[in-house]
Amino acid sequence: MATQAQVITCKVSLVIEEVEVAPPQAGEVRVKVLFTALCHTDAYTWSGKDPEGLFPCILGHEAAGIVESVGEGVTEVQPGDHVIPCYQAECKECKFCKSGKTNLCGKVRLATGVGVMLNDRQSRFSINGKPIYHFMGTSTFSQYTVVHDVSVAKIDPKAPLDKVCLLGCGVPTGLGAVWNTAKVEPGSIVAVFGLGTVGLAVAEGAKAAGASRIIGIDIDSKKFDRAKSFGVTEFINPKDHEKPIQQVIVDLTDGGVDYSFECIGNVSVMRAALECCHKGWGTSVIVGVAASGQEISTRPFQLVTGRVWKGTAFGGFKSRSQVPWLVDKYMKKEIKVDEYVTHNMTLADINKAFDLMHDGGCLRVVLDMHI
Ligand SMILES: NC(=O)C1=CN([C@@H]2O[C@H](COP(=O)(O)OP(=O)(O)OC[C@H]3O[C@@H](n4cnc5c(N)ncnc54)[C@H](O)[C@@H]3O)[C@@H](O)[C@H]2O)C=CC1
Ligand SMILES: N[C@@H](CCC(=O)N[C@@H](CSC=O)C(=O)NCC(=O)O)C(=O)O
Ligand SMILES: [Zn+2]
Ligand SMILES: [Zn+2]
Repeated sequence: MATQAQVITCKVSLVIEEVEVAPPQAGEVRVKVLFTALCHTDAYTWSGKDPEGLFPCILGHEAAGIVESVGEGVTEVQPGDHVIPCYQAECKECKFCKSGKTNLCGKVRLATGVGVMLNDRQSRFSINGKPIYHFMGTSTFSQYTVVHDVSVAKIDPKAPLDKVCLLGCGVPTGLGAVWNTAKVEPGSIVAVFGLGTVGLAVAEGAKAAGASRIIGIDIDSKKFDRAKSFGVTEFINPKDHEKPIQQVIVDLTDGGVDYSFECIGNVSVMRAALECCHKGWGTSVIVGVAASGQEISTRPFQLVTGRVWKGTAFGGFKSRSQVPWLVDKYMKKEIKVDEYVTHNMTLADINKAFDLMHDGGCLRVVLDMHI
């Protein structure tokens, strides 16, 4: 087909470049990133569908490392501390942090949303004097990064960083969606849409909360075997049914589930997840990130008749306070982490790692940043 004068769609790679990383300013921390995992939100922003996506930038937000140096006034971490960068900050002082109602923090969010540091609204990354933007306040696809001190959690130095890096995003999001956002009670019937890392962590959290049935829904039936070991008790592939998936679930559960979780980022599935909830009390939690311009819809009658629609960011966990607690739970073998790591690679292979994310067998790829 002739392509002259046409827009061409083609593949591009992330590039590995020498970057200058400026010293941390007041209230900032420079971290040597040792291990980072890839999350689908990195792929989402890279795809251009994130309205906050700003390029050129350094992606990455699920990582662990060691503090290299700190700026003036930083008291809670020092060089040598083992840390997890937290894309969801916790300053403990702002209106959000003090509300007792949310884990969202307002202190640095406006700056991180436009790829800069709060102090001087500049980036600490540059190439030949030209700025490279930060991403989610973390930018962990760099061997060194600079984060705000409110965006870094100090953790047990005995914790294996090649595993606990996952506690920077996907696993806490799923667990917390169940424990903090939905507050699932023992005996509940739960539906999980999407059986990737986030959905499996929802299943793990629901099992720990004492759910009686955990129904996993995915269009890839290969996901089902593995999901059993995370707590899923029943499986449905929407492709095997002619009826809308919400009707299939309502029929299977005597009127609907107590809690549902959308862990895909698909607005049609978000609707199905709400509508498969039980009349009068069923609660649906949106976890997946949908692309710019997408909107959710349902008949208002669904809410009038008692269903509740919620969303969650980082599973409602307060990052600096609770990430160290999650690390401790992992060290005591109370939560899984190793089981979500399906591949280990190096920074040089980051493009292959992104390709692997489309492979049904892949949950999390962990990159060793210094080989
Ligand atoms: N709210 C938050 O704080 C966070 C949100 N996320 C978002 O959560 C979502 C899930 O992340 P991962 O588990 O890493 O993704 P993933 O891509 O590994 O898992 C998604 C799963 O959904 C399945 N799926 C796709 N379309 C489907 C459909 N129409 N019906 C049923 N199943 C379908 C896929 O086969 C896959 O198993 C992403 O959108 C990610 O950006 C991730 C971390 C934090
Ligand atoms: N910039 C995106 C926002 C995407 C989003 O919702 N991010 C989640 C975390 S996804 C992690 O992998 C989140 O916590 N949001 C709250 C926040 O403060 O960003 C967009 O605009 O679509
Ligand atoms: Zn993420
Ligand atoms: Zn705050």
